[in-house]
Amino acid sequence: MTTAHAPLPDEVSAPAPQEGPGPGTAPTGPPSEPAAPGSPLRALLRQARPHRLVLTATLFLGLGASISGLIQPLVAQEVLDGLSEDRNVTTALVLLGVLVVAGAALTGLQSWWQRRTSEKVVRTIRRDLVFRLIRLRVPELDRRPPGDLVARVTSDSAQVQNAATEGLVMVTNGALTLTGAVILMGVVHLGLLAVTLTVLLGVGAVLGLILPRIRQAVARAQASVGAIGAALDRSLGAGRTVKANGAEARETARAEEAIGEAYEAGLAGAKYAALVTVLSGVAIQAAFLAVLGVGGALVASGSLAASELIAFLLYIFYLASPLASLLGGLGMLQQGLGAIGRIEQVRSLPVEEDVDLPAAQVGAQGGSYAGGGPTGAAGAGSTGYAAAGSAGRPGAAAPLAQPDAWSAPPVEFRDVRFAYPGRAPALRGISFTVPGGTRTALVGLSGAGKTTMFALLQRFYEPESGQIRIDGQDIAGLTRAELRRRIAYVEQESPVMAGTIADNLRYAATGATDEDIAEVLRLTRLDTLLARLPEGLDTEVGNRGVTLSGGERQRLAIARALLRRPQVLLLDEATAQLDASNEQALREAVDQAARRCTVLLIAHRLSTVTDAEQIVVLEGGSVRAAGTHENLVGADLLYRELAASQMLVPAEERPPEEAVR
Ligand SMILES: Nc1ncnc2c1ncn2[C@@H]1O[C@H](COP(=O)(O)OP(=O)(O)OP(=O)(O)O)[C@@H](O)[C@H]1O
Repeated sequence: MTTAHAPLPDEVSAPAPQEGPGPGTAPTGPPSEPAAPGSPLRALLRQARPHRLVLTATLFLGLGASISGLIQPLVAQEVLDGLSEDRNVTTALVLLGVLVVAGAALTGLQSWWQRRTSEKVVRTIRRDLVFRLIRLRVPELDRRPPGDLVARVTSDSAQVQNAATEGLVMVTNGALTLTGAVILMGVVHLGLLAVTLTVLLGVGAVLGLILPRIRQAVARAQASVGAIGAALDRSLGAGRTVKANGAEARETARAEEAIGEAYEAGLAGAKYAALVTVLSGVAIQAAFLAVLGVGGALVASGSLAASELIAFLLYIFYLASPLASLLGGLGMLQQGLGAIGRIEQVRSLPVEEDVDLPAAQVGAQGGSYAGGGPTGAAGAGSTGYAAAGSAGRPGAAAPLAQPDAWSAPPVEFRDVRFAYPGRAPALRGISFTVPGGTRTALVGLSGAGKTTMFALLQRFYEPESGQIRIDGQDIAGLTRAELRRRIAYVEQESPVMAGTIADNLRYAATGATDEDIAEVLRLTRLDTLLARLPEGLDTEVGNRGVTLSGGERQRLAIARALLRRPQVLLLDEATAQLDASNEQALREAVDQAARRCTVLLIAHRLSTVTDAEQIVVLEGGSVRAAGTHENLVGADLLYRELAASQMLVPAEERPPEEAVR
């Protein structure tokens, strides 16, 4: 399979239209790009909206703490005066104590609530993103580096966390206090207020140029963090290939480039943030000097009382703290805005709406995933083994030891056409039927379209035209959850996951009994392997099952598949040569599976499928021939050549050209 990772477009926030489960609703063209950019600020406010009451409360708690702090010096003065004048200061002392404790309590409460809310914000964002990423449509997954997607969950969300809480509170607090101060200054002297506002607006205009740059720098830094993740993901995911090719230096350089870019962007952001701090101080100083100059002249001319000028100048210094809060908050908001765009891009990608939801997430739908969250198309827990019967898997309750109790429907491809986005057609009108309860092998040269057919059967992609039917029913009419419950898929590469053998077996059948497990191990001839392992089922298989042989991995994956009681088993056979005993064991495992369900097998080693009921020979996305091994050896040149290259027939006995369809 070929994949090309594409960067996400710069900024998007509107959710893309969701596809429905029914026929004809899924897009068939290139993977849909996110919708047009929306307002990042609106997206940020959406994160804060559920917490608006708590955030307002923290605002008032902060104000309360400030007021208590402002009163303390007055009460302290009262205590000192009382002591020097030999008065009773008990009340003043008690009041001072209450103010100190109340101030500390209010500050503590405000900080705790604010932090708790920011943790909740980040939790909601991460849950929502994880939920979506896990359900992202396969064409989207094909195009995007996982490391970058991971960075959006881990790193971008953290950038938004403070902006949506503390940043908003600081901006509101600063703006409210500033407005109050400006009104009071207007009461003292309108002319001096005009001077002050002129200076502040001048500084504000410069700030207006700087603040968006903070946002751009953060967006750039976050994109670089994503690129670091993508580079590492690539290097670590292919760790053995990197080492075997001595490519450590090249892979390090690739990550270092992104690290350098993140550093540069971080520095740019820090530079602009420092400028904002400087400007906030400059604004106050400049306003002070301007008011001193103009006010001094007015005092000299006798049109302003000196006490008015002093009062006004005191107000200017009083502006410093709310101004710093406003600017600090705006800086934080810009940081959040720089990151929320990348989060919204992921939120706008199309997901599979019709797959099962974990129970916890179904419960959380009402709150956490508001604003384009899951629709709950499928029921909770239906991936669990215990719930399998009720989840509509007809063979779910069938005893493993009784093949006849299973359901093995026919599978039919009817003139199926499909092209990957921007590529020549991969399937050019595929038609054939797999009779129920039989083995059909797909063979052909590399790139013929075999894996693509499996992908379409599971609705990872939708055909451009034609139908795939299971038991006479077009699979486009089934939800993906329903469809995938009927099918088990054993991948060619890494069909086993890190964890123990038991974890792997129970992966999709959490309630499987010990008897069931013993039975599938016997059917796949893994019982002899288990008997040799000191830790038995608790043996760790390592990353992607690396401690098992290729044949053992495939058989373990078949055992896991059988535990799910599928109606259709898709087996993408590993290309690696197996030793005779492993090959025999794999054949037996497939035979056992075929007694219980319909088996489609991508075969690279024809020796494993010579006794299949049907072999379909594919070439360039079309069916070239179909029949049994014996038929095809006599009738199809390509098949015969394949068989000859694997020493299944003598090379010199070539079939007549005209026999080839
Ligand atoms: N995700 C993808 N995006 C774009 N093109 C793809 C993708 N996967 C496969 N292709 C292309 O589609 C064609 C069919 O590929 P497919 O993997 O189905 O072949 P195959 O018969 O399974 O090959 P192999 O035996 O080597 O696994 C090839 O030309 C391949 O390059």
